[in-house]
Amino acid sequence: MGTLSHAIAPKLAVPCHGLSSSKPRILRSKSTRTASAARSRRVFAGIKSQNPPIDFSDPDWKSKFQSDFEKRFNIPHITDVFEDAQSIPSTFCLKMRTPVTEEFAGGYPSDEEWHGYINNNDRVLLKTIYYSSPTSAGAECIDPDCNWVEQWVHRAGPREKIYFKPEEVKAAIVTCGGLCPGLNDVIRQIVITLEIYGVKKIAGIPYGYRGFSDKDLAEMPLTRKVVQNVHLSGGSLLGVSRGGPGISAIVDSMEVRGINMLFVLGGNGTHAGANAIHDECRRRRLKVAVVGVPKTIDNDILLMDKTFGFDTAVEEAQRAINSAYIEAHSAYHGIGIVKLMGRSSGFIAMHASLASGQIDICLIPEVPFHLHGPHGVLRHLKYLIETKGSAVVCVAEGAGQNFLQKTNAKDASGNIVLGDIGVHLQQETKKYFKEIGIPADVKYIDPTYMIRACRANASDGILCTVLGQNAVHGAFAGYSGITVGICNTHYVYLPIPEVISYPRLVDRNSRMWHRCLTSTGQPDFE
Ligand SMILES: Nc1ncnc2c1ncn2[C@@H]1O[C@H](COP(=O)(O)OP(=O)(O)O)[C@@H](O)[C@H]1O
Ligand SMILES: O=P(O)(O)OC[C@H]1O[C@](O)(COP(=O)(O)O)[C@@H](O)[C@@H]1O
Ligand SMILES: [Mg+2]
Repeated sequence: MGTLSHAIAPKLAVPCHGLSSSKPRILRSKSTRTASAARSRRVFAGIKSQNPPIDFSDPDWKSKFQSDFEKRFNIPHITDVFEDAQSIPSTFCLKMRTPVTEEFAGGYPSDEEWHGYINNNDRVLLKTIYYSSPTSAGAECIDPDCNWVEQWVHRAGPREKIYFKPEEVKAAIVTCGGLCPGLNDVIRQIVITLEIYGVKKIAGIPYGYRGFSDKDLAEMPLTRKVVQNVHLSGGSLLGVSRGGPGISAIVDSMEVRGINMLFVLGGNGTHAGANAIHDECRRRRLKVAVVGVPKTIDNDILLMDKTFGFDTAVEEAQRAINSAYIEAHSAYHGIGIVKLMGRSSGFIAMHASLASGQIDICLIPEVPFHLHGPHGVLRHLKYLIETKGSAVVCVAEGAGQNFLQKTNAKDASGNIVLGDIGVHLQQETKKYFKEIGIPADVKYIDPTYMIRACRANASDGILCTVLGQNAVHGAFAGYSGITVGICNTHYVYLPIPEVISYPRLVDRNSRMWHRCLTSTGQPDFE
């Protein structure tokens, strides 16, 4: 087992391949995690930042950690508030018959021997790697010795008992934030699954949370027939928006409409809203299930393998990168710059760079860089032009914001409006090559909205299908204030606060970022 001394070993004067010295990731309190944002090269800060602090000299620290973890990842249930809520046998049966046949005219039989239900006590292992030392690449440690601690989360899927009678359900679906490939696929699966449970009243709320308050926006009745082919195009059948009414107004509107199941598709902001709606429903003692489906092209939701739309975005980004490559490669001293989405997380840029194999420099928000100077990006571009004759740069939109003027402008949801790092990079590159008297043909591509508007690819289509179905199973099982996700290829329910406490970031010490650096061959630009 490693010790603390491993972690505080001094950094090499010239780190190999531009990688920072290996350091363990100790689970930190929210404030510390946010502040660090995994960006700095801090030396291991020790364990005092744990909240509440863990006393590792206590022989029972591990079981205490685990019981605390179990509490944190407990998923809120309707019986927490309505203790005498009665369950009924599920109306979701996997051995279906055509309902019109006479013997099943009154519904499906409930005495089938096998139903394929999930047991409420089924769990999925959240972390699957045993790091034998805190210095192992990408190690996530709880204690300085990086002991193995099992962390289990709730398995998603249909339950044998349900807490809503389908005929009493009015379900609503809302899509918030920016677009993302797969929104229509998720809407479609939610509707189809609700109908299989026997729900007749399903409403689409138009244009995000705004649709709850704007009197001019009528809810859209949804049926299997309406959604049958919606997944064949991108966007959202219901429309999206940022900003909108406050939580109290949303819950007022839900009460007026009689909504008792709400499916919320959106990112960090949307989920913060969904959790607040769940809390408000509990405060008002409303028997409502609020279930989120994480939608973020940026892939910045914690704990999940990936969010839907991300794969499609990476695939689509290849087209832009390939165009930039062709342009750069065909020009005399050509330089292609592609800006990809990623407000605070560089996952799309990193994965697209890895997938394309055509990127020489990948710049992400999590890894600071210099533009100028002997170790800057521009000096490396000069080297690439001299040695290869062309170069392609992939930059995430949130990278290098320190080079741009801050406007303090915010969008309707309160997100900071970023400066355009792609344009800045293009201008600085042109200026630099002019100054050093070397011709350079710089081309800039920003494919953001072309990527976001795509329909989901096959892999995302499957992910959306499973997430949509599981969202409905979760609601019928009586859970609320939860979201659905994929962890280590298994589907899980997670309490909303745990996945949005801060945006998920690329770990610069992870194997994936190291692989990206190996692939691009770029040096350390700090
Ligand atoms: N902290 C919050 N609490 C409640 N609602 C929020 C919060 N942050 C954002 N929202 C709402 O969630 C919706 C989507 O947020 P936004 O940040 O634009 O997209 P995303 O959900 O993709 O992060 C908006 O209608 C916004 O008003
Ligand atoms: O132009 P818009 O609609 O504000 O969207 C821009 C933002 O949308 C995103 O693609 C995704 O953002 P959300 O997850 O908040 O929808 C970001 O990468 C980008 O900053
Ligand atoms: Mg957001």
